[in-house]
Amino acid sequence: MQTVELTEPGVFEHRERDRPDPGPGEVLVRMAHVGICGSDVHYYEHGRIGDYVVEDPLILGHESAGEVAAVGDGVTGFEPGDEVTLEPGVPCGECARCRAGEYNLCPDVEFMATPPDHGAFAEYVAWDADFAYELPENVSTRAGALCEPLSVAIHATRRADVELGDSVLVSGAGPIGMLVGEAVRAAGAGSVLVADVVEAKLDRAAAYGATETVNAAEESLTDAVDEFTDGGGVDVVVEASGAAASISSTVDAVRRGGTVVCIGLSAEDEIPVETNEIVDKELDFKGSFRFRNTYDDAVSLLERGAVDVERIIDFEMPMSDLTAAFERAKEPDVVKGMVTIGE
Ligand SMILES: NC(=O)c1ccc[n+]([C@@H]2O[C@H](COP(=O)([O-])OP(=O)(O)OC[C@H]3O[C@@H](n4cnc5c(N)ncnc54)[C@H](O)[C@@H]3O)[C@@H](O)[C@H]2O)c1
Ligand SMILES: C[C@@H](O)[C@H](N)C(=O)O
Repeated sequence: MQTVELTEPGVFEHRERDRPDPGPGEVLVRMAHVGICGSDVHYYEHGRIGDYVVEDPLILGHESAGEVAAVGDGVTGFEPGDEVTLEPGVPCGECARCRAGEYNLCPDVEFMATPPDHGAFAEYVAWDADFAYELPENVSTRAGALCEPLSVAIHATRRADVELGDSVLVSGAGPIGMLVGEAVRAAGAGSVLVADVVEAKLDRAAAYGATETVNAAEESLTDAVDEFTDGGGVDVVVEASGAAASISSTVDAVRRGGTVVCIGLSAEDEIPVETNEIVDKELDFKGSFRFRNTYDDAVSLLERGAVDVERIIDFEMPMSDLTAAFERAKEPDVVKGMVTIGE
């Protein structure tokens, strides 16, 4: 089968590997669509993310969907021809965090496209059937692949305990921020203010249903939040940019007794946050890491049309042009690139 492997920063090699056989409990999936995530682009450009270093050729891609080609021993509920999306992290199932149900925090998780674990830019992937989810007829593999970033957004929305009518500031209008906007609205948020520093992203967010937008490079975020909430602060801030200035400003933007959820990962080692304000305003200040128990709900939201993921896609290109697709995905106004695998 054809794969595309990152061999050094900026270099993809097209290779031929043996098609895997599905092991016991696994499904073999013929890949159809794989989205390009910011972390894929980061590995492509730098060959590493923090301590995760690409030392051997690595297949990237973890936002995937395709068609079941074969099932391994003991697999029930799937048959060849079923369309599925794959949850990219398979936890150990035995550690304290897995036993507590917080399997997204498993330290021994096998996560696609995170060295040394391969991802999905390949014709076939054999994957644990417990982490495969059937797509209903009205959900395409193109949308199904985006259950992954939608899952990041659903998990953050749950961490934020969004309530009916809440005002929410989403800072960062990349794919994660865009889908957080969708997820908090599906959870009942009453109004969503979206901040970014790129005007084209804000235009996209406005077209996507943001109540208001603010360019944090040109206007004071505090003033915009004051205007948005008549001075009270938003009920919830979801930080989805990873920018130091944005992270620092979260505690000012939120109301007393409100909630801040940080998704964004920063390149900085240290970012100033007014901890006295967290105490004085009695804030819930939380992190949100990947996702757990989100895929069934992500598929259901898509099936019911309660969220729209396809609108974040800017372009679709074939795996045979993966280098060109990654170069395009690097452009600042691009939100999401989608790759087609096979014919
Ligand atoms: N916690 C998790 O599980 C998880 C999962 C996926 C991504 N992430 C992280 O979440 C963040 C968002 O992911 P993404 O793929 O959407 O990234 P992205 O880089 O595509 O989007 C970030 C957006 O933030 C904007 N931005 C930059 N500075 C800003 C500022 N000062 N104020 C407001 N917006 C600003 C950028 O213009 C961009 O549109 C990244 O840091 C990523 O590493 C975390
Ligand atoms: C969750 C996933 O989208 C993210 N890029 C990660 O590797 O953690």
